[in-house]
Amino acid sequence: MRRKLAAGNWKMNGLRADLATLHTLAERHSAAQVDILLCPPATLIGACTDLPFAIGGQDCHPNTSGAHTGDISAAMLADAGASHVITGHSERRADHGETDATVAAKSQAAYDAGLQAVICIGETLNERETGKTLSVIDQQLAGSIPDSSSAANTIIAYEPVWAIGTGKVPTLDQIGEVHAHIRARLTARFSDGDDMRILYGGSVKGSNAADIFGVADVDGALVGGASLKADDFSPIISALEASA
Ligand SMILES: O=C[C@H](O)COP(=O)(O)O
Repeated sequence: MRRKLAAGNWKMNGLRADLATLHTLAERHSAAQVDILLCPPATLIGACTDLPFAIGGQDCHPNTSGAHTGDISAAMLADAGASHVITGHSERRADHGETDATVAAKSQAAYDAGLQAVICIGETLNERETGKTLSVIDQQLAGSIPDSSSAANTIIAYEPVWAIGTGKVPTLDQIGEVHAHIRARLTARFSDGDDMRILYGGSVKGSNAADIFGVADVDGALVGGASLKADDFSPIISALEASA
């Protein structure tokens, strides 16, 4: 049985004053019947460890240490109190030229540091419109997910690039098609692939969360903008609980 997961990715947002949001969420959802993961900017990880949620980083370097100014290793995230790290987010792939091989190396670094990796995949609008969605997903799954992955250390996040921060959401049939495809690939490759959680991400809101969570093989959401305010994230968590 896969436990549902509501994950919030704050991206490059959040100052110490914004931690009040997380304390409000903690008051409302400390006894949640689903897992909750929050990925604040690295500067706030240490200030989040007293919260009743899992805490994650948003990226890590593939190496354990060294001359990489401005980068953060997986071991540093773990040392700061994180249990998870997002790898391969499309914003990292686009802004920093991260390839599937880079994402796989970062995910392996996460495992080696004892972190769970939330590995992101998803097609661009052009790829969707030219009928390449499933082949792009296949390529990203094959290239971004290390052979050492398991349900214990890996969560997949399907995030259509064109749905991120745009208010555009695939149809429920489109989400279901891709999640079923990912599930089939995971079960074919990993002995516990049926236990790996697959999150949907891209313009999830309180108003569409219940419908999305009703789709087969959607085990939760990776939420960006709507995770920044308690009043926006809270209904998503509640919808996930209702679907569990
Ligand atoms: O990591 C989160 C995703 O990029 C989704 O972001 P969004 O909910 O703002 O569309």
